[in-house]
Amino acid sequence: MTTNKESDKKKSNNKNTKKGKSVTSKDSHYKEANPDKKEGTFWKDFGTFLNKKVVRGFFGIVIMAISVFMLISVISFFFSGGHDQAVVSNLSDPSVDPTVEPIRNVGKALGACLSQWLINDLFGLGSLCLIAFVFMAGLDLFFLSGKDYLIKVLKRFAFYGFLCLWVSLLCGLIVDTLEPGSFIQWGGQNGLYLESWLRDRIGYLGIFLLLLIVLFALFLFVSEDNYNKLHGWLSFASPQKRAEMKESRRLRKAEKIAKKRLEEEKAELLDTKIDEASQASTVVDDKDDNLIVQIDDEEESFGGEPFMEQSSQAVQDDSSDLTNLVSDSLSQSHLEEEEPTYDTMDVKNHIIQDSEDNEVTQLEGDRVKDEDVMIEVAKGDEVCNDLNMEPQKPGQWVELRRYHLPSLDVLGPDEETVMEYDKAEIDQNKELIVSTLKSFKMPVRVEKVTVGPTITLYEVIPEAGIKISRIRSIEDDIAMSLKSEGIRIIAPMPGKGTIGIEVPNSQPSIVTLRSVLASKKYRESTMELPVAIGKTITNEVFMFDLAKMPHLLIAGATGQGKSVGLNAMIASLLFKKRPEELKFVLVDPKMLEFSLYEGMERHYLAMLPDATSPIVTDMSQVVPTLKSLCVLMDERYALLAAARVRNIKEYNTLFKEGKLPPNKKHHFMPYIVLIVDEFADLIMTSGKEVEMPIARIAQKARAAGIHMVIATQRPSTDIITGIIKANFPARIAFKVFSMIDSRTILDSPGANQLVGRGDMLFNQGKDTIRLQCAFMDTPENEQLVHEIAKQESFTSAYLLPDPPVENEAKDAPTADSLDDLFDEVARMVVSSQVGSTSNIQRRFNVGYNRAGRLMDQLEGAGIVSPQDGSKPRQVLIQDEGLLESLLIQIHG
Ligand SMILES: Nc1ncnc2c1ncn2[C@@H]1O[C@H](COP(=O)(O)OP(=O)(O)OP(=O)(O)O)[C@@H](O)[C@H]1O
Repeated sequence: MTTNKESDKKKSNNKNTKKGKSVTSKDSHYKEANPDKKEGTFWKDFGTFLNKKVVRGFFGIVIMAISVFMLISVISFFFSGGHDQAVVSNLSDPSVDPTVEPIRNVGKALGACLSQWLINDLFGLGSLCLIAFVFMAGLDLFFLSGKDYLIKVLKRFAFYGFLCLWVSLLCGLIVDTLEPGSFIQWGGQNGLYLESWLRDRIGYLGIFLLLLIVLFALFLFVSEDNYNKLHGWLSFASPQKRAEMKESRRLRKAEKIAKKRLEEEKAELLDTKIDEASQASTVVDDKDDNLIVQIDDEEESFGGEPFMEQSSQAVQDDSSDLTNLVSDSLSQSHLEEEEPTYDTMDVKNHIIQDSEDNEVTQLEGDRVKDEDVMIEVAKGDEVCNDLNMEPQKPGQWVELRRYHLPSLDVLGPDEETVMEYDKAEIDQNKELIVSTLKSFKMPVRVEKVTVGPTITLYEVIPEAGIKISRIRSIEDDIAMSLKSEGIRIIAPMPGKGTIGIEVPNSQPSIVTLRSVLASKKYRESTMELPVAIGKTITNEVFMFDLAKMPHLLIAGATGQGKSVGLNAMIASLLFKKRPEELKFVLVDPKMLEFSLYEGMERHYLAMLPDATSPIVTDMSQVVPTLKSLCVLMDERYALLAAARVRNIKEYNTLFKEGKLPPNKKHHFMPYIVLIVDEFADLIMTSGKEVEMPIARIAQKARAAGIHMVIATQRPSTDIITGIIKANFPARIAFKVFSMIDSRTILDSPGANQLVGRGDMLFNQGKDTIRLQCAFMDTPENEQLVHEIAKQESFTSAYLLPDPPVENEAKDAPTADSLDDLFDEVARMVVSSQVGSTSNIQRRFNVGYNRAGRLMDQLEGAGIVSPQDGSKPRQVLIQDEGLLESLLIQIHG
């Protein structure tokens, strides 16, 4: 764009010049009638002439040459000045013949006079600063033009002028006082004068202090960096300042490393390209009989620029040419990388847009260096003011007619959670993101900033040609420069032409469950099993229908918010679903997490008929419970088939409409939600035994309205096995501590970069969404259960069908059916008192199936107890004599 503008400018300049010419040549009358115009045109032309590169270059070199002459003369003056002085001071005297007494200065008469004037008459050694100024002015003229040059020269003049006076005064004060008779006046006439003038007024101490102050001012003047350093030194007590300085040092270091890396990449690429180019060459020769090498068109790019664009053209077969071409292309791409080409704007204001009322507030005087950035503070979803849940029309299916859904009031007062954000923090993060990416040669522009409850999303647009994968690869570096843990890069943002960088807020707001459940989105939802789990990073309520999932797997390290998440899920179902519509089967190996739900046993809990507690805490009850759910599932399938419907929703609709006669065993089917708080414990105690019914329910139970939510702290592959993963398409990951764990749960990294306390990722096969889980504290939870418990209830918990009796005694084996090894195995088991299949396998060198069969026969003969979960079987016969008589009995 800059280039375009420049060319436009040039065009317009050219036009103007052409126009000027045509006026002067064609219209002489006009020329004479407007002498002022003529003069103006002359100066304009003269200015244009002087501004020409060549002219500037020429004068620049002339000025530099003059300064070099002055310097050499002055140096020569220090050695020959004493001798030349007499000649120089009498040059105007015609009786003095300079050929008789030749001038020794290298610059001869001119050099001697000039140095005499510069050193002795003007500023002594300080005049060296003037010479330096002249040289620099020449150098600047070589490189700069117009206004830039003028500003630079003025700045230099101020600096060298002060430095000259300073040196002159110092020399006048020290050297001239110490060495009064020398032919050199080290401070020059002016230095001496200045020194005596100041001495009369402020004394030596004053002069000394003045010298210090001027030196200090000059030091600050040299560069802004010095000022920053000084600022840093002076504000050393401020930790923020120290951190900033440290950060800028770190960035400079990172930049150096990046440069080095880039050099290496460049060298590597250069080698590869040369190889590729020489391989890809084909000989194409036509008219001139010259050997021409045609290089294949390549789409590959380096640093985002189409690499070897020109190389698709035919070039002479000369390897050095090839090398040159490649390096040109590389340096070109690097040059372009270094200089961002997007427009920079002069003075811009931050715009803060309130997304709810669309008011745009401009913060005056708050200038952003290089772009307008929209900061959006999302206010979230519309809220329903009526806290009471909609009264249900009690149909025939409603049994608890006086039961009403709990009001949101049980969740405690809603603190008005106006999201606050720290603009300084946002500005700082923005700058750091831009500078870090720039230090890796990836210039970007921050397009938009969206402030969410716990995360702020910075959307950036990279410079054309930057590979997105490169930005993704420096996630850790960005995290380091922002000194923040949970940085996540979404590249590209789905549906947008930007790259998202999620940065946790230093002061996150808590997303209360009440604020989520009070939203219109939740209140008006018609989902079968609505779960409002939390809010997105743009502060929108995030909901899903558990009935459609149909099962959910949750993982996260300890203390990262799993239990809070499960409670939020249960609560959002309880506020929407009546006891007739929903039952929970709660499995709680930790024994504490779900105990508070015991109060709603007769409303919402389901249990085995002979269970002692409505919450399954005894692991030996888990397998029977799961098997019972399988039986229930089969029963429901039979009812669905009888009603000729495909799923529970259609079935219940028919039932509500009275189209399914209750006397044919039809009844209203509540949804069953099985929640397991620590799945790892289950797998450890029951192994494959739990995996199988879980897999069976997962595969089939959706139509029957049975859904599972299983949570674990240990998302390792031996807990979340292939079977489990395949049957749980919806996953939630709270923070985990390793990328492997994140991959196990989500099939991608990311969960290891979360910040904890309810920060989570939700994945349902497609995109992964970052959410902040809703929070409900224990008193609120207790209040909710109390509100339910005090209402009309069923007479008992919902009773699940009896599980099939699996461990019924095996038939006593007959002598014919016994394995040949039976007697020996029985003796070994009784003598060792270990009833284990693997032990039999090892001792008798038999396969697993045969050992299993032998164990069944031992069980059938009453020698070992039936299997009890993963526990080893008990050996029921302790006495070997008793065993012998049993064996005799069996063999008849
Ligand atoms: N959504 C949230 N918002 C704010 N704080 C939260 C949130 N979730 C969890 N926390 C904080 O983290 C603490 C631990 O949460 P929680 O008990 O749910 O962890 P957990 O993952 O279940 O741990 P464990 O597996 O050891 O039981 C909570 O007591 C609370 O202080």
